[in-house]
Formats: sequence, structure tokens, C-alpha cells
Amino acid sequence: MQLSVAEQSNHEITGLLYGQSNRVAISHLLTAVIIIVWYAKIIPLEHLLIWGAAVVFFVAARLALHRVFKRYNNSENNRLWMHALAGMTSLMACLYSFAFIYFTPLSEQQYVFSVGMAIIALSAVSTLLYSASVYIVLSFFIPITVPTTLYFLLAAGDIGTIFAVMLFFYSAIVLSLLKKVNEIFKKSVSLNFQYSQEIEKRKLIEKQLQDISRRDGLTGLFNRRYFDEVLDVEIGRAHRNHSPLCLVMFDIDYFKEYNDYYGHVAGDNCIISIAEIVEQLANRKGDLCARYRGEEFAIILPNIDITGALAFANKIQQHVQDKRLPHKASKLTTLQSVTVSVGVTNLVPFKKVKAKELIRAADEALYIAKREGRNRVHHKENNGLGHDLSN
Ligand SMILES: Nc1nc2c(ncn2[C@@H]2O[C@H](COP(=O)(O)OP(=O)(O)OP(=O)(O)O)[C@@H](O)[C@H]2O)c(=O)[nH]1
Repeated sequence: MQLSVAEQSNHEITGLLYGQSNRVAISHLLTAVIIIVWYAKIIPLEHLLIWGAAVVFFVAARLALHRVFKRYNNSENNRLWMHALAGMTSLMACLYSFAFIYFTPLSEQQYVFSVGMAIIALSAVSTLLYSASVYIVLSFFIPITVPTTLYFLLAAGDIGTIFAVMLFFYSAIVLSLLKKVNEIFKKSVSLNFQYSQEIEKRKLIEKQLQDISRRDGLTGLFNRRYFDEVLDVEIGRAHRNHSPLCLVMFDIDYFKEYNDYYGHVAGDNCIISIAEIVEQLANRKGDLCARYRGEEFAIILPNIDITGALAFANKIQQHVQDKRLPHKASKLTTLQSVTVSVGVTNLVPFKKVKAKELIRAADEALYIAKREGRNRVHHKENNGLGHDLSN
């Protein structure tokens, strides 16, 4: 299912929000310590420790939720994860509200005042941490401000009224700023997402263009330019690793007569059929098949010795013959079907050979196969060429 940019961006935002888990955990633990120390003079320690244990429990649950999120989140269940985070955030906020209401002696002005400061500090931090989502900010902001403010307004007399008015104005400022910051944040996430999608698309197009530039238009095999590039690289590798390398070149027999008899379109189809056979046979990692020119094909076989390459060449010749593609104009009158002649050569160990020398040797082997009657394989070692590497 294709998701919209907005949905993908929301998914990214949820990831960012969950990504704050460690910072959130540290903030809560530090705040809990400060609250316990602050109330220690007036509240029994066991009450404070029970409350502290509840904070630790929720922090651990929040971290566990983050782990589960990392494992199971995806763009489709994004809403669910947002609600889970909002639920967890609200519970933490309720825990603070509970502490402020339950622990604060209304007669002690400095405690009432300190609760106001604590709420401002906590809601400011949560606004910064969660500015990516108004929903999550509110899920912390509302449960931490509303119950405490109402309680102090109703129960704490003048100081409670001052407290409520102060928090009301503070909340109004924070929420209006939050809206702006959130819009900017969302826009930047969405732009960032579109930008990375654009880069991905470009990379894909570049890859496709590169692939097209390496392929032969008719058969889909690699083209000669790419073949020459790879042959150079493979020869270098074979020399470095002292590993074998063989080159197979083959050509359709009496193809001029085929074209003259069946026409060029049929000739093209014949070339495509031969390409399909070669592609099926040359299926080892590292094998590279190319249409070298016209009705001539070339195959690089790395890590294979001459015995293996000859077996492979015979397989090609045999498969083409067995395919029995009609060729009424073939001078191989007993068959009257499409056949190929194959030339094989191999790197001579410890002789540094250039690509064009290897190709010439394979071409000569192919020429001999033609001369000796076609529909056969000939091997020619590229002796005498190149220079000795043994000393
Ligand atoms: N249909 C078609 N014909 C092509 C293509 N490329 C080359 N040819 C033809 O292939 C023929 C090759 O002829 P030759 O080089 O004389 O070879 P041949 O007739 O196969 O003879 P031998 O190789 O000696 O058996 C020419 O007639 C080319 O025009 C192609 O892409 N499509």
C-alpha cells in the first residue's frame, strides 16, 4: 500500500518522539529526586519513596514501550503508537499532579509557589521535547496543569488564585508558541522526507540509466563496451589471485544466409533466442555474457579452468543444436537448423596478457571452428602472447 507523504511524515515524527525516551527517562528521574528532597522535611519518607518507586516503574515502562515500538512500529500502525505514547505521557503527568496535590501543605506559601515553578519547568521541558506533536504535549500539559491549578484555586485561598492566574497566562503563551513551533517542525520533517524520497528516486533512475548503458538493446545481454571494461578488471583480478579465467566467443553459422532466407526481423528473433540460451547456461556468479558484435557473442568465465570452459562451450553448441531452430538455408544440410561455432581460450598462468590478446585468441579459435566445418568447439591457448610473469 502506497502511503501519502503526510502519513510517512507522521510515522517519522512518531519515531522522533519515541527517540526522546532516554532524555525523558533521565528528566523524570532527576525531577523525582528533586521532589523527594524538597518534600522530605514535611512528608514521611516512606510516602515519598512509594511515590518515587511509582515514577521509576513508569519510567521503566516508558523505556520498555520504546523497545516494543522499535520492533513493531510501521507506517500503518502509527496512530496506535501515538496513542500509546500519549497514554504513557499522561500517566506520568498524573503522577506529578498527585504528588503536588497530596504532598503540598496549602498553608505553606513557599511550597505552593514551588509547585507553580515546578509545573512551569516540567511543561516547558515537555514542550521542547515533544514539539513535534501538539497531541503529545497536551497529553502531558493538561494532566499536570489542570487538576493542580483547580485544586489550588479552590482550596489555597489568595495564593491559589495567584497561582491559577499565573499558570493560565503561562499556558496561553506556551500553547500559542507551541502551535507555531509545531507547524515549522512538521513542515521541515515533511520537506526532509520528500527530499530523501527524491534522492532515492534519482538514485534509482541513475542505476536504471547505468544499466541501460551497459545493455544491448536487442537481446538485453551486456554490450561490448561493458564487456571490454569487465574483461580488463577480471584479467587483473585473475593475475593478482593466480586464478583461472576463460573466454568463450561464438557466432551463429551461416547467418547471412539465414537473413537472406527468412528476413532481418526473423534474424533478430534468432539472435534473441540464442541470447536466451546463453543466459540460461551462464548462470554462475561472475559469468558475464555479452553480445559482442552482430551475431557474435562473448562470455567471460572467471574461476574456471580450461576443462570446465570446454565443457561449458560444448553445452552451448549442443543446446543450440538441440533447440532445432529451423535454418533451411544452412549449408550444414544434414541438420538444417541454427548452429553455432565456438572458440575458447584461457589465461596462461604467470603470463601477463592484455584483454585484446585474449579476445584475439578466442576469435582465432572461433575462426578455426568455422574452418573445420562449423557447429563445433575449438580451443586455442593464447601462447606466445604477453610477457612472462614467472620471475
Ligand atoms: N538480423 C540481424 N542480422 C545481423 C545482425 N547483426 C549482424 N547481422 C548479419 O549477420 C550476418 C553475418 O554474416 P557473416 O559475417 O558472413 O557470417 P555468417 O553468414 O554467419 O557466416 P559464418 O559465420 O562464416 O558461418 C550479416 O549478414 C549481418 O548483416 C542483427 O542484429 N540482426
